[in-house]
Amino acid sequence: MKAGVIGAGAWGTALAQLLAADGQAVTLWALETDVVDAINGARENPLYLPGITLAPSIRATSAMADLGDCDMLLVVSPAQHLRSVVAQAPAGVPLILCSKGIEAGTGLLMGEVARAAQPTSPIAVLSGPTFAHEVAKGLPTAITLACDNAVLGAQLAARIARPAFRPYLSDDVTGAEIGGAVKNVLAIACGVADGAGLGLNARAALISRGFAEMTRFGLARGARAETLAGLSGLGDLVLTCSSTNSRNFSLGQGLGEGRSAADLLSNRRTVAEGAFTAPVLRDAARAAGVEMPVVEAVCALLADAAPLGTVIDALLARPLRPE
Ligand SMILES: NC(=O)C1=CN([C@@H]2O[C@H](COP(=O)(O)OP(=O)(O)OC[C@H]3O[C@@H](n4cnc5c(N)ncnc54)[C@H](O)[C@@H]3O)[C@@H](O)[C@H]2O)C=CC1
Ligand SMILES: O=C(CO)COP(=O)(O)O
Repeated sequence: MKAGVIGAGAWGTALAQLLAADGQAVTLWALETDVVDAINGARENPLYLPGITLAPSIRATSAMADLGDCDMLLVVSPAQHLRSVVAQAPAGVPLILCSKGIEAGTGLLMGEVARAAQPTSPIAVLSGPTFAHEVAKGLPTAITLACDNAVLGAQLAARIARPAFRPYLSDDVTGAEIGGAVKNVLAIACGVADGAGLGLNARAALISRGFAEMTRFGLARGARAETLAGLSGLGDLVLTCSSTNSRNFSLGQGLGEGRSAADLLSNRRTVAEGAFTAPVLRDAARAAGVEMPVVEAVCALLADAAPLGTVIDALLARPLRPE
């Protein structure tokens, strides 16, 4: 049995380290050849996960064909590149999707994209409150593993569970995907509140009212409320909205300090998924008749469409309503 990981950003590298820590062989596909060379040579990924010495049983490669002997593949590319990497992956092997986002242009969730790109591969989703650096260091972490095939889900959970890494099984794939995608947009909003000095009351309000938006949207798409209230929804929302370790939160902080989105997003190497998901989510919510005012506000700031003060005033001036 050999695990493959597609994508050697921070999260793919941390997951490879988790799976290889007890000596199991892991093949890690990276886009960049300098990342492949650094992992195989110096046992480090200085570009995306600096400061972590990687296990000797991780072998990095830039050839997808090298994943041919793997019995499960963790897909950890940015959401907007998931379609292209899954299309190149070996067919028929269970895919564990770890990317958080909604595809621009199609509005599809990651499972829908993967099924279109690789129709014969069984699919599961892994999502939850999991900063890559903490997992790579072996710190305790719990996560949702969602799969609509209970037998396969249990097999995959057993394969990835470690003493300090606990997957909780769910059959609500849509719920797990929506929680992970929406929380990134809400983390930008909380970062804005922090950068603009709006205080901790404002942050708590954004988390709570943002969670109400996540729940409304999720229920409209067939997700279950308990999934949204679990690790992959509320759990990840709380983590990402509370820490500058989050790239989405940090992006929001910059916006809150008055910097333009164009400036903040140009020339970034690491991904802040919420910036891509926000406009797609807004359009999907409008089409479904679901109100998402916090998401709308984030979209306005990301498009540099309105001054910060105007966006904040508009949110506060919304008609009073029942909770
Ligand atoms: N970093 C974290 O703590 C966590 C990240 N995630 C999710 O994992 C996914 C990947 O994020 P990170 O590993 O943090 O990435 P990262 O921001 O560390 O690195 C960027 C990644 O994008 C890849 N990339 C750039 N252009 C590409 C292309 N054309 N085709 C394929 N790949 C390309 C790079 O090779 C690199 O692997 C995201 O959806 C993120 O939301 C989920 C949980 C935790
Ligand atoms: O998804 C994450 C933690 O669960 C990582 O969040 P950021 O992408 O905002 O850094």
